[in-house]
Amino acid sequence: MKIRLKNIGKKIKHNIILKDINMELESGHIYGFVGTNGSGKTMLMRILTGLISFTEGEFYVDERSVQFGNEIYYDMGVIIEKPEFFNELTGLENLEMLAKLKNIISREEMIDSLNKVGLDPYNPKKVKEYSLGMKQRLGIAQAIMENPDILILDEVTNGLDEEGIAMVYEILSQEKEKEKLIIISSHYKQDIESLCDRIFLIKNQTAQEYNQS
Ligand SMILES: Nc1ncnc2c1ncn2[C@@H]1O[C@H](COP(=O)(O)OP(=O)(O)OP(=O)(O)O)[C@@H](O)[C@H]1O
Repeated sequence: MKIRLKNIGKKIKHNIILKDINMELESGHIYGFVGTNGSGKTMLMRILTGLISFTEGEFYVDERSVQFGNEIYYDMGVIIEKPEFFNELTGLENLEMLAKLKNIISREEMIDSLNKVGLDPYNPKKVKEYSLGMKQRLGIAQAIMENPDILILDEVTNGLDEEGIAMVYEILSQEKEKEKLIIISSHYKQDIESLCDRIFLIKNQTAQEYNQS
């Protein structure tokens, strides 16, 4: 799968939030968006999910031109900003609730994805008692459990300790091997650079490929 953005822009009222975004993103790669607070990383990710409209430019999935509102662009697993859960339920119960929307995976697959992110599937704790890092792990379990083609993970290392960051690296490397298209963001280039095939710096409302030299 290939996503191509051509001069994509986003205006809200008269404010230019993003402009002239040009990029090509392909399966089997990990792409990183890096930028300071308010630079537009999350907005660009929302546009890529198809959950908000773009106001300028062209958006292609493979060679198909897509228009906001007409269709779901692709099969995806998403964390935008911080993952939201049902606080009164356990981790596994949360996954069971979310899985009901599509009803395409078994309880065993949910248990597998919790094990993958290092959470005990049978932990009786409710999510309201989870640490930030545990919630982030549960968010990743939710994003990967249905084996989507694309992962869009905003600030994926946020709240994770060293072990947690190593877990993210390992899981995303495995997903990349499975030919997934993966997009992650971070405030800090150093948090994600060794994981990413390409990094875009989001600055001055636009995206520039980060030059290694
Ligand atoms: N609904 C909205 N109306 C107007 N402006 C908005 C709206 N949502 C976001 N913005 C603006 O768009 C810009 C980009 O926001 P965005 O959340 O994408 O930044 P970010 O790079 O993800 O930042 P952070 O790292 O702080 O999460 C900001 O200047 C923000 O103020």
